[in-house]
Amino acid sequence: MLGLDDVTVRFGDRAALDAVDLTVAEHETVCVLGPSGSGKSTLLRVVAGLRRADRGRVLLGGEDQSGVPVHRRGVGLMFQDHQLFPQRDVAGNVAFGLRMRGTDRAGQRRRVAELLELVGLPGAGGRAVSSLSGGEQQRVALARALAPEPKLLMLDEPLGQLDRGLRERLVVELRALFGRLGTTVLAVTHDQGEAFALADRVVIMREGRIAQTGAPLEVWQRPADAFVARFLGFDNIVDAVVRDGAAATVWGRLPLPGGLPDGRYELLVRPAGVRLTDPGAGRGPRCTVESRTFRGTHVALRLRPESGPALEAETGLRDAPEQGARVGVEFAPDDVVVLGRG
Ligand SMILES: Nc1ncnc2c1ncn2[C@@H]1O[C@H](COP(=O)(O)OP(=O)(O)OP(=O)(O)O)[C@@H](O)[C@H]1O
Repeated sequence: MLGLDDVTVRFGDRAALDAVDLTVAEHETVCVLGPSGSGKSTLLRVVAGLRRADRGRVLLGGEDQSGVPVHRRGVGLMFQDHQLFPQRDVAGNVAFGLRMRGTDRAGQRRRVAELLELVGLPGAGGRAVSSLSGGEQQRVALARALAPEPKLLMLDEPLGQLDRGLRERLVVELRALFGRLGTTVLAVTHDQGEAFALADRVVIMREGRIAQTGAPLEVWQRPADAFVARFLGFDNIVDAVVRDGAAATVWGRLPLPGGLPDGRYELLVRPAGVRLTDPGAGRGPRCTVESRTFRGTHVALRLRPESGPALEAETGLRDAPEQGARVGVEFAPDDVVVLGRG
């Protein structure tokens, strides 16, 4: 459906996109994630035709889009600055793309009602855009982008301003809707949870390049490098010297999944793999509980080991030790991930 082939976009001497190759298959939902300034919006703009590539090609349905203007690309856009038409009411905004396509009035009315229901604004068709909250405007913009059933829908922070409950509900509904409509979606979001819930595949960007792409679970379980791991919120990253299947680190010896040749590596220990024991009992370092944070389904602990940097651990709600408590730790081999050669 969509292909980017060696696409570079420069601003001055800085590349906002640096030789990016990416394909999005028909019916696939791909979410692009990355820190601020990593090139996510530029990627969308170049696909939409709002920005010219300095090098490389954008292909839609196999066709080179150089010189094809925005409105001829057959893509639906919903951008952060979701400019609604202020002089039209909500229904007028949502119906915009349908009018352009020549859908009759009854068809427009039906579709508008359906979409407003979907985005949680049933019956709001007659309201003035200026009377809506920021979040409501965003939902209208989403309905407007969906209305003409574009072959590729591009979303830039689609749920950015909405409160959490609504976002979580919409993510589930959107995923179902995209599946039903067979829409191909390229979305940019800051919100990891949203990306992982919505996407068939996530793309993680770093300084104009793709740092990793893969199914959400795959990326979550196997971050490609320390950058991706830290971006996903993992902090237990440590240098290791591996010899005969055992890894020597500042936290003592870490067990390994097995089969790793001798050498220097960077390892990640997922917090779930840092198991608490009685002080002195675990094979890992003895630690003091520096802080504990309630996270709904578990408690996140920050441990201060006798040597080395802080360690993050997770425990069940009932087993969480008090701040200041002394604990021992054990590392679970299944939660040790090799990030690369150190
Ligand atoms: N019109 C512009 N002129 C100059 N530099 C630009 C322009 N647009 C983007 N940039 C630069 O290109 C880089 C990538 O920007 P881009 O907006 O694509 O990042 P982003 O990942 O979408 O960031 P954010 O998450 O903050 O929206 C940044 O360094 C940005 O400052």
